[in-house]
Amino acid sequence: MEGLRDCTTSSSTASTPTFHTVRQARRIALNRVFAAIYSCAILALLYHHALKLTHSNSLAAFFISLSLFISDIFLAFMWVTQQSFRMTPVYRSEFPEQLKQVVNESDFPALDVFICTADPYKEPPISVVNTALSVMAYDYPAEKVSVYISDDGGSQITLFAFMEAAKFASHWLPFCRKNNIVDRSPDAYFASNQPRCSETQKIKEMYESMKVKVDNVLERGKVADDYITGEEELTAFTKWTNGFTRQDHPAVIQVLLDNSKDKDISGHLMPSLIYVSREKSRTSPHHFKAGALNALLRVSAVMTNAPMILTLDCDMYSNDPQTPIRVLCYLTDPKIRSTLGYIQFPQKFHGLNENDIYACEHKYMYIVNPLGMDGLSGPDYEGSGCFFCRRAFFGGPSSMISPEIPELNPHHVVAKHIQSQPILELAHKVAGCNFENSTRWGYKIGFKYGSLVEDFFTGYRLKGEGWKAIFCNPKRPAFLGDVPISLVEVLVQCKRWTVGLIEVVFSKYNPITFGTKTIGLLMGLAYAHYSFWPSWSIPITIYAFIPQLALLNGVSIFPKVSEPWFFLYVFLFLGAYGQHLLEFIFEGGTIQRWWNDQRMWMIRGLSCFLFGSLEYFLKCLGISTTSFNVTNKVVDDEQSKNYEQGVFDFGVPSPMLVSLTMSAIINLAALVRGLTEAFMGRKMEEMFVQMFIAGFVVVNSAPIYEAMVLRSDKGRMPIKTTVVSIFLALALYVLFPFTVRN
Ligand SMILES: O=c1ccn([C@@H]2O[C@H](COP(=O)(O)OP(=O)(O)O[C@H]3O[C@H](CO)[C@@H](O)[C@H](O)[C@H]3O)[C@@H](O)[C@H]2O)c(=O)[nH]1
Ligand SMILES: [Mn+2]
Repeated sequence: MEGLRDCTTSSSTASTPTFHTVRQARRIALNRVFAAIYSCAILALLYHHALKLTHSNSLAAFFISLSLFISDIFLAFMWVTQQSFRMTPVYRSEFPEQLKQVVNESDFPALDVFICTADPYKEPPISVVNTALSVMAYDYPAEKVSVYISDDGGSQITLFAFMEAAKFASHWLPFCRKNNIVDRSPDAYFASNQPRCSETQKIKEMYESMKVKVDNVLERGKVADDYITGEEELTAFTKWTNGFTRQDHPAVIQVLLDNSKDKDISGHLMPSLIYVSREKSRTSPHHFKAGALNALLRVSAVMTNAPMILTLDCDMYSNDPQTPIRVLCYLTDPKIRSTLGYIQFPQKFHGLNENDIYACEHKYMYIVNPLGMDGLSGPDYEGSGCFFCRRAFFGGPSSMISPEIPELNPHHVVAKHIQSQPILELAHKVAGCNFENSTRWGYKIGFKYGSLVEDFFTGYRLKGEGWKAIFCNPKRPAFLGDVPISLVEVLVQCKRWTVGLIEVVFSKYNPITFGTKTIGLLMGLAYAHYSFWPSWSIPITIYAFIPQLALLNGVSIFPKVSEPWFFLYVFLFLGAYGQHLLEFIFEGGTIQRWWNDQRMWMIRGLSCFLFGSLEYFLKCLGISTTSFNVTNKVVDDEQSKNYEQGVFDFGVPSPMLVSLTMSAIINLAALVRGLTEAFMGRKMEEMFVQMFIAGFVVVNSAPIYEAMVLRSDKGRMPIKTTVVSIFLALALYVLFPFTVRN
């Protein structure tokens, strides 16, 4: 069955009907015309800057003009790279129902699912269990599905939770099948369905009792003896000896369900469920999530070696049991499958508040931009909700790289049983922390090392090797995940992304130098747009302080309202914001969400982009180290109340809040000063642009003023942050006149 090993079904031949269609977006022509006009406007602006620079009559004026020029160069660069997404966006549809009529179930390729978790106290095991159950309950032949849990937390609590999950699955899977349930994550199902019959009531009670047990164990921090029922379970926990810590421990691999023999209560086979905690040692690097995924790639190769792999974050449960069949609509297509590396579903989230105050939906990053890349050679890899062909991890489509042992080869057929001694032994060996030493894992094979955004980097490198990808965005979201619900948490997550992206910029794979050459100009620019994301901080920070400090000192730095150059600024501003608004609404957004999205863009520019860049440079100097701080998925009651009501949570002191608050203060002061002068009768024609910018920032900063002055709850601005920011803002104000005068 060579076809099956290549991630395709054996019945698909050249004459197979296709089960998907694609159409180009109607706005393409308009996008292109607008891009041409806007480019001319940008050139005019740069010319205007050049004039100003050459005509500046003092050093201070020169430096102000220079800073605005630099800002606009960065804005222009980001604008140009963004056009790559606007040149050929496409929309796809799939027809899984038709596929099921044509392709035999027995011809479906096998599927290995990888779920990563890293810390039971930040990622509640019960929610990881929900994710696993939701995919185990896929409408897909159970004997072809294996679910691997990677536990980087090395926690017996997580293992215990999955032992319980395995038992509960034997009730849950037939329950879903029999009642044709669509929400196959128990939490999601019980949140939206009240039990109306005794069967549902019973299964709900069973779920609740499992949840209580798991939460109990979590609270106690260890598995009490009375919770361990069988001999096999007891043996599994003996691995947690006294010397066992999360940074230092042997590999633990436990087969909890085996799809060749374990049956549910109705007699159907169940998918395999395998717990894997790779070996860790303080002396060898473990490469965070990429390392975890590579360990799973190897362990799964040894045990099941399915040609199709789904990667999921622990909080991303399946929201549609038909998803793998939808994926087959592409994988069975002989026209595309030879170079198809992966199929990405957008990251979508449950529990966003109505107006998505922290813009965690990331509509551009997760939907608008991937649609644009899909018209080129495919979306980036988003880290979760992505189906890979296993073969893609072993070199380009026409240049296969063989792994060091034949059992890891994507074409290798596993002949032995997953619980047999030789298989388990080999699985432990390939999960060892020294296995990768002097191999090509992480560089040529598997998920790629070298960036904290291993997802972005891996997808990008696969493209460079010649793989293509598809963006699959069905109406009913295929997966739903959690979002962070406090501002600092959001900023910390984004700071990690910033560091990861800058790592890509300064690597030899820089998308401008390496990317445009290997994957084409537009794809290279698209990847550049992502990886240069942190550079937004340069123009945003300059625009947040320089015009306002100049206004406070009565210095005009933009064209007067009556000058023609003023209209250029109006056009550039309205053009960029207007197009952003239209695209946002067009992809199903609301005006309020758009407003919050642009506000978060400014906030990120002043905080995480800035501090992430700083962290990266400190790391280069060897002053600090960076690591993957897992996003907290545990919800505090007051926090979630604030979040639901759309109230910002500043809560924890962080330097990132200081720069933000400083900008809010300076802008307010500048606006007040400007307005006062206007009321006193001074003509403000030459100050209008500065006053407008200050006013715009002030309106955007409303939640900050409120949190500083009016609130007394836990989510208010920490007093320390307020005091330090006021002090620093004053210092900036006092120092600035010197630079202006000199
Ligand atoms: O050492 C680690 C660190 C993290 N993880 C797992 O990685 C996933 C993502 O971590 P999370 O803290 O949720 O990060 P996010 O910023 O929310 O994740 C986004 O960004 C990451 C890259 O920074 C990608 O890996 C994710 O897929 C993408 O959803 C989680 O399942 C973690 O358990 C590990 O397995 N090992
Ligand atoms: Mn996450």
